[in-house]
Amino acid sequence: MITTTGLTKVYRSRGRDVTALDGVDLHVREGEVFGVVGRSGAGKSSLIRCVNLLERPTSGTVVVDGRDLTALAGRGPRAGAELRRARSRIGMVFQHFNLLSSRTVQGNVELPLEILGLPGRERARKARELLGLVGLADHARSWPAQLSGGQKQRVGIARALAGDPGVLLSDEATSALDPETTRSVLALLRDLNRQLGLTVLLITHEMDVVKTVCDSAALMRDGKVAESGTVSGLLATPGSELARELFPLGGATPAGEAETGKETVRERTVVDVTFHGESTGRPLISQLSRAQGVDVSILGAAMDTIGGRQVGRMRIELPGRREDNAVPIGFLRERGLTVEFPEAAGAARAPETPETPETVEKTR
Ligand SMILES: Nc1ncnc2c1ncn2[C@@H]1O[C@H](COP(=O)(O)OP(=O)(O)OP(=O)(O)O)[C@@H](O)[C@H]1O
Repeated sequence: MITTTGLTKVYRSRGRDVTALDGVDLHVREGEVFGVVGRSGAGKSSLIRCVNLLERPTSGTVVVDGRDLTALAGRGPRAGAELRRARSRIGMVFQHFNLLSSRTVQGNVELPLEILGLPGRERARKARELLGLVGLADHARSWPAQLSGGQKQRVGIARALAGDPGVLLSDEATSALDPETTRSVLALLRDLNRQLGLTVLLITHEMDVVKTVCDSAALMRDGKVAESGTVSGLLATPGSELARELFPLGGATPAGEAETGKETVRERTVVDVTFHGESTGRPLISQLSRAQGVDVSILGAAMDTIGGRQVGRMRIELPGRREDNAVPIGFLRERGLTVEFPEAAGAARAPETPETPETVEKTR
C-alpha cells in the first residue's frame, strides 16, 4: 500500500546539510497498522511528511496505493492538481490536532470537503456521518475549545477521513493525551482500520502504542530503517532490538556478575526464552528439566499482550557452558520458542540462531 524506495531527505540548515532520511526502504501492507519508532531526531516526522509529499524528498520514490507521488510532484501545475487529488486519499492526524478554533466541530470536518468542492448539503451529511463514526455525533455544534484533548483528536480523525482515504498517517496522535484517552483513541484507530480497511502508518515514541495496535513496526536510527517486520516476527527474531524494547526483561541478570567474571567461573549459560501463541500455556521449562535432567534457574519472567496475542519471556540459567547446552537449547527451539543469549543481544546475530522469519527484514 505504501512503498518508499531509497527515500532521502536533506535539509539545508544554516549553511549546512542535515540528512534526515538516508535511503529509507519501507513497505506497509494494505490494511495493516504500521508503527515507526525511534529516538528524537531519527527522522520519523520527515518520513511521514515525505510520504504525503508535505515535504519534498531529495531523492527516492513514494508509491501509495499504486501511485508514484514523487512523479506527480514534479510535473507542473496539472501535476499539482493530480497530487492534491492523490493526497486527498491520504488522511493525516497531528499531535496537536490542528483544529480551526473559529469553526465548529462540524465546520472543521467539512473543511476538506469544501476544498474537494462538495455541495453544502452533502458536506453536512458526510461530516455528521464521520462524527458519528468517531463517537461525536452529539458535538457537531460544539467549538473546539469546548472539547477535551481526546475529543479534539477524534475530530482530527473525522476530518482526516473526509476524503475517504485508503491510508491514514498519524504523527504522534496520542502523545499529547493521558494514558486512558490514549487507549481510547488507539482503540478508535484500530476499529477504523478494521471497519474501513484503512492502512495506518503511525509514528510514535511510545512502545505501548506499538504493543497495543501495530501489526508491524520499524525502528529508525540516523535517518535509516534499522529494523522492520511484523510485530510477531520481530518478537521471534533473536537479537531484535525492537523486540527487546517492546518487551524488556531488564534487571533479571544478577547485578555485577558480568563484570566480576563469575559467569565463566561458574560455567553457566544465561538464556532468554520467548513464548508465543499456544506455547505460552505449556509447561515447557519443567518438561525441559524432567526430559533433559537439567536444573533450570528462573532469573526473571514476564507476560504481556502484544498485538492482541499473549507473549511470555523468561530469562533462565542453565548449568555449564553454552556449547554444553546445545541439547536443552535445541529442545526449546524445537518447540517453537525463541532462544537468545542476552550477553550477545545488541551485537550481530549469533551464527547458530535459526533462520530469520520471512516477515522480518534486518537492514543493520
Ligand atoms: N525543516 C528542517 N530544517 C532543517 N533540519 C530539519 C528540519 N526538519 C527536521 N530537521 C532535522 O532532521 C533530522 C530528523 O528530524 P525529524 O523531525 O524527522 O526526526 P524525528 O524522529 O521525528 O524527531 P522527533 O521525535 O523529535 O520529532 C533532525 O536532525 C532534525 O533536526
